[in-house]
Parts: sequence; C-alpha cells; structure tokens
Amino acid sequence: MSSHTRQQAYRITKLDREKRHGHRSFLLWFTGLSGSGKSTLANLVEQELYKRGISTYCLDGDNIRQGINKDLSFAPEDRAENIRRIAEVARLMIDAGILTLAAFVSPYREDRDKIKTIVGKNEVFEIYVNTSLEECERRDVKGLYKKARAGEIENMTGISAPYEAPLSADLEIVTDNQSVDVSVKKILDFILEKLKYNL
Ligand SMILES: Nc1ncnc2c1ncn2[C@@H]1O[C@H](COP(=O)(O)OS(=O)(=O)O)[C@@H](OP(=O)(O)O)[C@H]1O
Ligand SMILES: Nc1ncnc2c1ncn2[C@@H]1O[C@H](COP(=O)(O)OP(=O)(O)O)[C@@H](O)[C@H]1O
Repeated sequence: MSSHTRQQAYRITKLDREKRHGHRSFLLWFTGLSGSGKSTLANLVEQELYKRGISTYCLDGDNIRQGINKDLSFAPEDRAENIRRIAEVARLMIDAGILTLAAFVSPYREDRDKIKTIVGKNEVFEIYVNTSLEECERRDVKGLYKKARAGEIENMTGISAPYEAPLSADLEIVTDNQSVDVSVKKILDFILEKLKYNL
C-alpha cells in the first residue's frame, strides 16, 4: 500500500486530538432550576480550567437558545429536542478533544438519560446544582418567577412545569448555604480528579 493510500486509510481519532490538547475530553452537564447557579458555576469553573491550560467550551442558554435552538419553546417536547440537539453538539466537541461544559435546566430525567446514550455513558458527568425553589425565587435574576407566579408566562420550571431532580448525579452542589467559591472548588476538584487518568 502506498504511503498516500495509507494516509487516506487513517482517520484522526478522538485520542489523537486529546493527545494534541494534552488531556482527556468529556462532558460536564449542569442541571438545576432556573437561577440555581448553573451558568455562574460553569463559567467560573471554565475560567479555572482555562488557567490550567485545558481546552474548554461552555454551552448554555445564551449561546444555544439564541442560536441553533431559537425555534424551540419550553413545552416538554421542545425541551426534549433542545437537550437532544445540545447532546449531539457536545458529542462533536468532545470528539474534537474539547472538555465541554453544558448548563441547562434539563428538567426531565428521560432527556438527561438520552444525553448518556448520545454522548456515551462514560463520557458525561452529571452535576446537579441543587438550589431550592425558594432560594431561586428569592434571587429571581431574570424576574421570571415573579411573572410565572402572576400567570404572565407558562411552563415555568418549578412553578407550572416540573423539575425531576437527579436520583444519582455524579456530583451534587447544594448552593443555598454554600458560597460560589466553595462550589467552584468542589466542582474543579471533581474534574481534576477525572483528568488525572492517562490518555
Ligand atoms: N418557561 C421556562 N422555564 C424555564 N426556563 C425558562 C422558561 N422561559 C424562559 N426560561 C429561561 O430559559 C432558560 C432555560 O433554558 P434551558 O434551555 O436551560 O431549558 S431546558 O433545558 O430546555 O428545560 C432559563 O435560563 P437559566 O436561568 O440560565 O436556567 C430561563 O431563564
Ligand atoms: N451560592 C451561590 N451559588 C451560585 N449562584 C449564586 C449563589 N448565591 C447567589 N447566586 C447568584 O444566583 C444567580 C444564579 O444565576 P445563574 O448562574 O444564571 O443560574 P442558572 O444558570 O442556573 O439560571 C447568579 O446571579 C449568582 O450570582
């Protein structure tokens, strides 16, 4: 076989890309109520990983629901499609060797289970940002809880739509009485432990 033919036959693999980055790639899926702290924690964790030379990317409502998924509502079937598409995007990013973080309410267990099927059960770690509804309503960063209580918006998770809490998340972060810094350190320690495994 000529060298050109051999080159054609070979395909760059996920492992090749991970070696290029110098670390494993996998998906960290943050789930929790709106206002629970998913985006805050995911973005601060990404900053700490970046400082350590890890190639990362963070998917959240801002860059997904304003773009590729702007055609989707908050009806159950649209939330399922939202999560399915995000999982497919995350699968490609992981295959590209990028440690990927995703921060989405993702309230339905069935949808979160499908992430594992799409990405691979050993390629995703579920982080449950467990903040009480009371605390989320107290924060009400976007005023959505007030609007939901007033009947101005429908299908609001926690108010007029369910949130199915994880039964066995890989890591649970209770933020009600825990500082952002402590939460970030717990998540970072969890990730660095996973990154210790050799390529
Ligand atoms: N009805 C309703 N229910 C829940 N959340 C709502 C709703 N309408 C708008 N928002 C805002 O959209 C963000 C949630 O989008 P997600 O893509 O994470 O939701 S889901 O995973 O499809 O359930 C969520 O953003 P975060 O606060 O960052 O979670 C909300 O602020
Ligand atoms: N202990 C805490 N952990 C995380 N966020 C907190 C905490 N206390 C207050 N907050 C605030 O709660 C809000 C969480 O908003 P956000 O990160 O957008 O949540 P989500 O992405 O889950 O909707 C932020 O304004 C954050 O500063």
